[in-house]
Amino acid sequence: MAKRRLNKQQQFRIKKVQEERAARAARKEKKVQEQADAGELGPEQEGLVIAHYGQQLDVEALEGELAGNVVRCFVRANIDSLVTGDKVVWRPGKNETGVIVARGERRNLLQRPDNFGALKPVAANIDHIILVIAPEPEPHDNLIDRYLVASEITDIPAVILLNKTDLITDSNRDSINALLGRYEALGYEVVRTSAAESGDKPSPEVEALVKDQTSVFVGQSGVGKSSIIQTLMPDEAIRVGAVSESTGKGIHTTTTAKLFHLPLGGELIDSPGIREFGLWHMTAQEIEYGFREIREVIGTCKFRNCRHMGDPGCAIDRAAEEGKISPERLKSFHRILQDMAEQQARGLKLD
Ligand SMILES: Nc1nc2c(ncn2[C@@H]2O[C@H](COP(=O)(O)OP(=O)(O)OP(=O)(O)O)[C@@H](O)[C@H]2O)c(=O)[nH]1
Ligand SMILES: [Zn+2]
Repeated sequence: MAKRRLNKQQQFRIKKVQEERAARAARKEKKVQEQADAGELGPEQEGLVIAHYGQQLDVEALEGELAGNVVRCFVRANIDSLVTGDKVVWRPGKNETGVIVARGERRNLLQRPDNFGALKPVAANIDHIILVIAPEPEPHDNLIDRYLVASEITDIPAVILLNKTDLITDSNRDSINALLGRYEALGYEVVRTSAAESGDKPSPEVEALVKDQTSVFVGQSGVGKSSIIQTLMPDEAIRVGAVSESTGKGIHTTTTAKLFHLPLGGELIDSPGIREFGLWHMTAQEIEYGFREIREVIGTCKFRNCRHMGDPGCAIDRAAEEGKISPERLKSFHRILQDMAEQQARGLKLD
């Protein structure tokens, strides 16, 4: 996307808004810090990070008289980065503020690349990644496999959700069944649904999938993620994630991951960025590990420095010949390895 040039006056106004916002945050932080110093903070208690804005976080109180309330919290300096979904210990201050004093153990951590390609943590403690695909736009093995590799590396189980079953016809049925069958054979759970046919309430199969779980939806643009999420949270304007939290005018886009409680039970963590989770640079070792059936034969190639790209004595090729790796997955594996090698070569040239 081309950057829109701002004129001097617009730049000035934006800078001013940012300065005011920073000053306001600093004043609040100072106040709550003073309360902390004076021993005026409330008791330590458990909370859940439901959104993250730079130095400040929204924490939902999980116990005590504040349970269910959301409090804007500051972080004690000695805690490393917190993300949406983190369990924390916090202490309430006055005026609906609080201080986070400790972070709970994380079960897992979802990361995504920032604009410079460095991995940034975005959300924690996720039960499963729901990888949405559809007959339209046509699914690419390659993209599905990249998401699955990311799920394997981060140790967050992935479920494949085929949406738009209403678009299945005689001409695409066989290929879709074959594709889903390949993933089922690998042990991935596959669920089928149609957001279009479920109206404004969730379909029973999606309900069963997300109920009492912490879910993240990912997948290619246009497969129907928003449509499905809409059925789960009809009252929530989730598409409006890109509105500034302080001005409400959408000048400064916030893309923070947010945690939503689903009316039917369970949580959803969503942000525009999360949906692109997994599309980062991966090492050859991560890719090998991320293909379940390939992981099994790693280390058994004839040559220790085998590149698995048709090298003589490659155990992966042998496993494919024996039918233990499907031709589609092998092709996808090679393709991802190659893409990463090219990406790396380009990166090296830039340095
Ligand atoms: N036929 C059919 N169309 C659907 C279904 N679910 C969603 N759509 C349509 O598919 C298009 C894309 O849906 P979205 O929900 O915006 O898809 P998305 O995955 O959120 O896309 P991005 O916001 O670009 O990431 C819209 O025109 C929807 O109306 C379905 O089950 N059947
Ligand atoms: Zn090999």
